[in-house]
Amino acid sequence: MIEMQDVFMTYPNGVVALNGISVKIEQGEFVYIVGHSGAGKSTFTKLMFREEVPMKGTITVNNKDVSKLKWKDVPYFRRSIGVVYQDFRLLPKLTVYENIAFALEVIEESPKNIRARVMKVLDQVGLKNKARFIPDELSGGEQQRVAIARAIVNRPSILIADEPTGNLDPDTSWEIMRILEEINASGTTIIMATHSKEIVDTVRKRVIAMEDGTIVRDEHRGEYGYEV
Ligand SMILES: Nc1ncnc2c1ncn2[C@@H]1O[C@H](COP(=O)(O)OP(=O)(O)OP(=O)(O)O)[C@@H](O)[C@H]1O
Repeated sequence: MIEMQDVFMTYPNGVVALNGISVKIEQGEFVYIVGHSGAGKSTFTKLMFREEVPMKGTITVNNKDVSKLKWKDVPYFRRSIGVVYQDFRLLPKLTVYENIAFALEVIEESPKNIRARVMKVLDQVGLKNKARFIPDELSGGEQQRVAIARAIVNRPSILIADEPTGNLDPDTSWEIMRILEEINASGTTIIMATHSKEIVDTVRKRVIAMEDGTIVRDEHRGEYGYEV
């Protein structure tokens, strides 16, 4: 579960990105975060995996007070949260297999377990046959599928996707949505910031709308609600 109470976040340059956020997201939910550029969507998600720390307020993720985590405990905490970005962020010189295995090697898995787990997530995203490719040899949609595989290989309870379809054409975007829905069906919470009215209005889920650093709407099976 994720819970925020009265969260305020100001960047060092004085920009107030979040202006009093309170919200509760239960385990297994699928939540879209929508709103205009600069509304605070990315900042909202960054607080959940301790990429940023709030000035004020409390953030509890899986019963841990995230702001109070010691630095040495942050890497362990982050294993419970997978993150996917619009621009994929794969390591360009490593193969698909290595990009995913890297996330596991960090936690000292045995080579046999690494192989089994990497191949399992590659199968989940339909890319078993591309294990030896490097990112440049893949389409954008395939690169995003690798990024998703990497994000879920540690079996996180939460997957944060910050505009995961922002760089993809409509057909490829639907493929990514199908994969995210499958991951959600297995119990993983999905938090997806998006500008896609088409996706939000078609694949109906909870919608949290943000404006100027506050939540202005929170609806189950909601609509995108903005003109595009
Ligand atoms: N690292 C930073 N330093 C200073 N200001 C920042 C930083 N990151 C974001 N901001 C500012 O904080 C506000 C919220 O930004 P944020 O990235 O959370 O919005 P967003 O809703 O995700 O926007 P977009 O849809 O364009 O990704 C904006 O005014 C932005 O300029």
